[in-house]
Amino acid sequence: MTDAVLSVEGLRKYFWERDSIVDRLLGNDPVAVRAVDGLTFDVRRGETLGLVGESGCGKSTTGETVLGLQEPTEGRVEFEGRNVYDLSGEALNEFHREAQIVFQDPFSSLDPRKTIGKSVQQPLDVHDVGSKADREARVRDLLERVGLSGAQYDRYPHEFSGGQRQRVAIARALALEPEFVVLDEPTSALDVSVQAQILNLLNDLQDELNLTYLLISHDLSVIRHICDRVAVMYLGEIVEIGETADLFESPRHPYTEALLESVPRASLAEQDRSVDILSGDVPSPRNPPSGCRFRTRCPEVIPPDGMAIDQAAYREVMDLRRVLETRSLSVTKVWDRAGYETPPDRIDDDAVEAFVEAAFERFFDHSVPTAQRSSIEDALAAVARDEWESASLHDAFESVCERDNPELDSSGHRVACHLECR
Ligand SMILES: Nc1ncnc2c1ncn2[C@@H]1O[C@H](COP(=O)(O)OP(=O)(O)OP(=O)(O)O)[C@@H](O)[C@H]1O
Repeated sequence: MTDAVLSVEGLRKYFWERDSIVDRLLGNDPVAVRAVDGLTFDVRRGETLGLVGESGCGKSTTGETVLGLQEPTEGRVEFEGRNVYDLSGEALNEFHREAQIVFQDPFSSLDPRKTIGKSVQQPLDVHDVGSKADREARVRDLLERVGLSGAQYDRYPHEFSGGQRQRVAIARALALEPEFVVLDEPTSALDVSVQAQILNLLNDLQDELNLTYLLISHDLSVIRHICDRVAVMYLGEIVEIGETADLFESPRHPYTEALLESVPRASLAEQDRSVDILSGDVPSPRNPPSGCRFRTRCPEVIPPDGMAIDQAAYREVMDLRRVLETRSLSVTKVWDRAGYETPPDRIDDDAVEAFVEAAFERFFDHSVPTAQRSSIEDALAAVARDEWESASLHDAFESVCERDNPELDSSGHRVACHLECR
């Protein structure tokens, strides 16, 4: 069994939003923003676990909720075997000493009116550690450890560069000798030339002080540089987790593959690849897709059993389905393309045929097998006759990816994808 410093189980964090004054007046129910939606993972003693994903997928909320800086909606977080959300009094104080965070922006995380020595010392003052002289000596030592000088104790933040300020923020996070540190995009606000220095410093401090890190980053090169394991997040869920080398060399989830493909390549040959990466917008966490949340952008959605349709054509069917289900097909434009006034006075068989053909051409560049083509034509004909309730393609084309939300499978390098369970 692995030795976990932090064990997260079924963690959810929803923010409740009531959109407008009108919503309030009408008494509309608040809408849940499902920022973190059922995470289960461990952070093992002495490791750096990376949390990676596109902006808005819930990384920072995860980091803040495991530290108790945000109240969880549901779930457990055990630190050294005790549920963090049950702690109070001295036990809670101890957790606050043992678990710290370094934020992205060293410009706003330091008080401009305080000397850097006082900023680093503040947690020691709050927790009443040692005598005043002890505290000051400890701060000078910390400044040296993070590559600054004890003599800089009385200097102010504005006298330092971004990289130096991040060193100060790291010294402050380490002041209480924590065991576990959340690093939330610790190098994103820094010049590229300084990023590697800060990452190396974090690596060295981890070895010297036996620290365990949860590193949050959207930058795969940072993750690859420093993490032992990586968890990939998409819309509030972990879709893949594994050893860094395994995950980078053999990604198993189509989202991870797409993320890795989206990293700019150094070699010209590789820059020429024409890969359609991460097309489409990230859906809203207020209304995430049913089933697998990545399915609306996934290049490998699974067609119904026994349907021999290629992926590009199936993706086009899914796009048409969405338009029909939301009744957002621009009927006027289709009639126009079909050469009719909008809408025509008399919708006879010829008009319907022309509408179906025009709509089909608009939605499909790829060849659709005959059987499926005929269900699509029936649905489009229903739209031409304004019989939207008969225009659903749901039953004919429903994918397992929209029906069931895949769970992470059970062993080492884990993935949540229906393709992997087949
Ligand atoms: N206080 C809040 N109230 C409402 N929604 C919030 C709040 N904080 C975060 N969110 C929403 O929760 C989702 C996750 O946000 P979060 O900041 O955790 O993502 P992230 O992956 O860290 O993104 P980024 O890299 O851009 O910081 C987003 O849709 C965000 O808009």
